[in-house]
Amino acid sequence: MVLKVSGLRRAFGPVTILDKFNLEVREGEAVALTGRNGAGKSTLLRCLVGADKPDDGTIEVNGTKLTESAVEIRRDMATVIDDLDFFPDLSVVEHLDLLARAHGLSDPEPVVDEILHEVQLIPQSGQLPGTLSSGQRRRLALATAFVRPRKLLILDEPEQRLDTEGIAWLSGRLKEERENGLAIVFASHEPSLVNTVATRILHLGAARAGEPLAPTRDESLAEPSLTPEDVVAGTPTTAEPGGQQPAQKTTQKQPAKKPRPSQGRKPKTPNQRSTANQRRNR
Ligand SMILES: Nc1ncnc2c1ncn2[C@@H]1O[C@H](COP(=O)(O)OP(=O)(O)OP(=O)(O)O)[C@@H](O)[C@H]1O
Repeated sequence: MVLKVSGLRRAFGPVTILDKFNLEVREGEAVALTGRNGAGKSTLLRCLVGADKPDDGTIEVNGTKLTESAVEIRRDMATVIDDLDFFPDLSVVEHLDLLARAHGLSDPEPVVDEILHEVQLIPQSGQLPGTLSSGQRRRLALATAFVRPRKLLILDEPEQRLDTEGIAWLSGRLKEERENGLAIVFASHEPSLVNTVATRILHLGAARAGEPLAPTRDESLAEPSLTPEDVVAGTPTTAEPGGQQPAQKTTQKQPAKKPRPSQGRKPKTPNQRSTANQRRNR
């Protein structure tokens, strides 16, 4: 079990957002959190990554209880909760290099160059985050999750500000990560992303002031094959929980089964050369 949440409770004043909330996520499972604005998706994710403190309950990652000092958890958990947390003085490529090195990659450059190519930020690799467009900042935030080892990936509306092509890329990338054994929990309002990536959908419904907490609906999918209409309407599907078998355990990105845009670049493209030059000029 990669993630185990037991009896989680979080209330703000008189409004209970989560109560007696349980969740188990195994390797190779992708759980999509859906529900209306204010349903509690971000609150749950913030608790999972340690950015918010639940009023009650426990969160375990690979058997280790989440505490502020749980280094093992930070090592295993990649997160994209928002895209505002960048060092203003570090360039795009420097951010990714730093993160990869901090997580133990001795030679991060090939990994960093590949993900830069994948998120189409090679032309911007020498820019500071403040000079990126909002969609490019989101792409950088997503790239930070893919340059480091990971067993659990937590994402809050990762589709935000991505263009259509970006959402298609993200859907494919997350599906591939899930098939390679990564456990994923993500909140999304994008049916195509949920449809492609999720093996389970948790439809949250927090209480409004003075109303009882709405039940959480858990829909497990044998194959993530809902139509967008199903996802929006929350149509129940058939499979048992855990029906999706993990292909293999992975802590780092495995070689892709299908060619990615960044593969087969030979020799170095002008864009790659510009990345290398930007590295040299730093
Ligand atoms: N620090 C806080 N203090 C008071 N209320 C809060 C706080 N954080 C969140 N809330 C409330 O908790 C509820 C759940 O918010 P949350 O951000 O988790 O919703 P969400 O499902 O992620 O919504 P959205 O789809 O709009 O992103 C909202 O009513 C919000 O106003």
